[in-house]
Amino acid sequence: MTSEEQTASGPPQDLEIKDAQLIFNRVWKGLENEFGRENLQFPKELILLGGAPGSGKGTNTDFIRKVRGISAEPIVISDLLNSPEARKIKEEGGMVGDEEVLRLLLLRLLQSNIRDGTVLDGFPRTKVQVECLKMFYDQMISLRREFSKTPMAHRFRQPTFHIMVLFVDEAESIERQLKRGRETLAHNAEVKESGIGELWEERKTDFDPALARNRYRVFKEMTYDALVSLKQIFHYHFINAQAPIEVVQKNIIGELDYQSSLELDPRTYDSLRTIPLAEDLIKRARQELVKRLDGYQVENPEIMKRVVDFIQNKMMPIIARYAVSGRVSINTEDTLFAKPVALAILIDIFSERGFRANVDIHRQEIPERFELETGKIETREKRVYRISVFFKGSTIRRG
Ligand SMILES: Nc1ncnc2c1ncn2[C@@H]1O[C@H](COP(=O)(O)OP(=O)(O)O)[C@@H](O)[C@H]1O
Repeated sequence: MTSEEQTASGPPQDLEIKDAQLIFNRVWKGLENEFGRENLQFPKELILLGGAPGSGKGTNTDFIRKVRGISAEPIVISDLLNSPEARKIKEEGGMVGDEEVLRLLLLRLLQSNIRDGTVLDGFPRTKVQVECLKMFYDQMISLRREFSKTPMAHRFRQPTFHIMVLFVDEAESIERQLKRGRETLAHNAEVKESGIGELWEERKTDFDPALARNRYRVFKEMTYDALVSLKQIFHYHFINAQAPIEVVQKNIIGELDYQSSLELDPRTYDSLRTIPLAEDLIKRARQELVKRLDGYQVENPEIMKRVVDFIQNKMMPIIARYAVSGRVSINTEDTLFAKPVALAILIDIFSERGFRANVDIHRQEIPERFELETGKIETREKRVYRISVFFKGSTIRRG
């Protein structure tokens, strides 16, 4: 059974994801053991070219490399599977499944002449491969983070993955496969006659309309949705490839140009990346907040209860009354807040409930006694806590 048939027979999706995890982890561990983690240097940019058979992946590969300034040779997955290793697997009666494809691909990607980037033709083709691709990207990010403060940082640049899907419909796909078959026959006849040039591979599916249709359907059923699912994660380009070559190439340039207008130059990115992302900070702040509140409950349950009561009874009625404005200030002299932890609890509780609170402490000297002999005035300090609470006010308008 090939990996394609495995997926077509339809194991439930979460099983496929689990499968992918096992497969990926085995392959990745294998690479770590063989080469050492610090040597797992992969290409910075990968353009993963997908599309129905005959959609023009082979035809446009060189054009895409030129547009993107990629000098490295493209990687055609089906060629990898004809490597001596893959042949051996087939000869031994084994199958070239997702695991073998992934292993061969990652080994190839480790070659030092493609560090800047390359085009990949024909990966991912199954849901399992799609999941493996995501894990591969995550691993590249982890390596980058892990080595960022070491002398090896330059080895692990920010990876950029582009998914480019060339789209043609069934009729066009079949017609082009058969056209390729005719071109291949003509080319090979010429090579044989002249003895000059290399023979092209003659694929059975390129000569038989029924087989060509079947190839298209396998693509549509197994690969297409898997590719589309990557839309949210990587740079994604959907190219209408059902047009003359010049038009298709114009579509490709348009897509890549648009994308680069959204991408930072790598040098700019590198100079900014030490500044944390707001979303990461928010997540961390929320975790800290939860930890603190749980801590108060355990260590200061009495004070916690008194603060909750204070908010509930003294503050909430006022806040509710002024809710439209989104801002309320309340003064209190309650001695509960003489303890700094009570103020911290108050602020954290409001944050947890979606408000933002801050407290100003005003100290006033209140005269208590006047010494006649010295003329000195004795005072006592009065503390007024001014609690301001902010929240999203009403956006409902009348009229
Ligand atoms: N835009 C196009 N218009 C017409 N024919 C095309 C176009 N793109 C590719 N072809 C032809 O279709 C056939 C298959 O293209 P190929 O690049 O080998 O497809 P793929 O690699 O996606 O299977 C080839 O004969 C190629 O010349």
